[in-house]
Amino acid sequence: MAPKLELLPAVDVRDGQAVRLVHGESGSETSYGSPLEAALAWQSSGAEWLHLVDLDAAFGTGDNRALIRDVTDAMDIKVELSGGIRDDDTLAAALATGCTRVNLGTAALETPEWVAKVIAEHGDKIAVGLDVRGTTLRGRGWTRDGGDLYETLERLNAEGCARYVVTDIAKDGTLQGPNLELLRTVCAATDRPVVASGGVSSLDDLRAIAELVPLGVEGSIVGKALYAKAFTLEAALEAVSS
Ligand SMILES: O=C(O)c1ccccc1NCC(=O)[C@H](O)[C@H](O)COP(=O)(O)O
Repeated sequence: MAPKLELLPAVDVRDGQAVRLVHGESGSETSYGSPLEAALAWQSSGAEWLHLVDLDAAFGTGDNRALIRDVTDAMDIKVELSGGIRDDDTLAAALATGCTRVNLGTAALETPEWVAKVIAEHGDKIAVGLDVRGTTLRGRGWTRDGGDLYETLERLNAEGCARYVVTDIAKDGTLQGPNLELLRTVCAATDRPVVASGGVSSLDDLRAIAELVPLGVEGSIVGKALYAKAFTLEAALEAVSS
């Protein structure tokens, strides 16, 4: 039997609220209330992972560190933590939450030596978020261009990066379906596991991503579709369970 696709329901935090953005754009927020309540709801629905993003830290508009800590403290499940992790202090604070792993984005584009160092130090606890428009990477909360996807991927592969979280920004928060072609081409360019992110709208989208497990896709982040009640997390877990 093909290994199942992991699902990572998302809780993106802006100004203390769980929000969804469109194309990751600051100012496009729809608010969904308490991040802790959202995270607890995903956990009690059977999630094995939580994808937790501090959007203020990503955008450079402050941080939600205390709240992120409250959420991670309340979780019995694995947590992937993202947003504004760019130096020793922010990495130490992120790892001190007890999260299972962190996603580095901007740092992989702007301070590659530091990223190579922390990959060597922390191994599997470090994933790199490859957030793209076309094949151009975006950093600083997806607001600035940061180089070519495949050149960066080649460098990170050589540095031993354990895992990639791949987001097509044009799809993110739009409920327009994932970019399966992007996932296929990234999988062809690396032997590391890939987590898909952005655009999931239906159980069929999740089944289509699950078809890519043999190519190297390990998991899928699901945000807007769950908040918009396109399907339940229970149904999603069932849909990808074999
Ligand atoms: O992850 C980040 O650092 C980030 C930075 C700036 C804007 C958005 C950011 N993350 C968004 C996500 O990770 C979404 O939760 C995820 O892609 C889910 O997308 P969707 O299912 O389309 O809502």
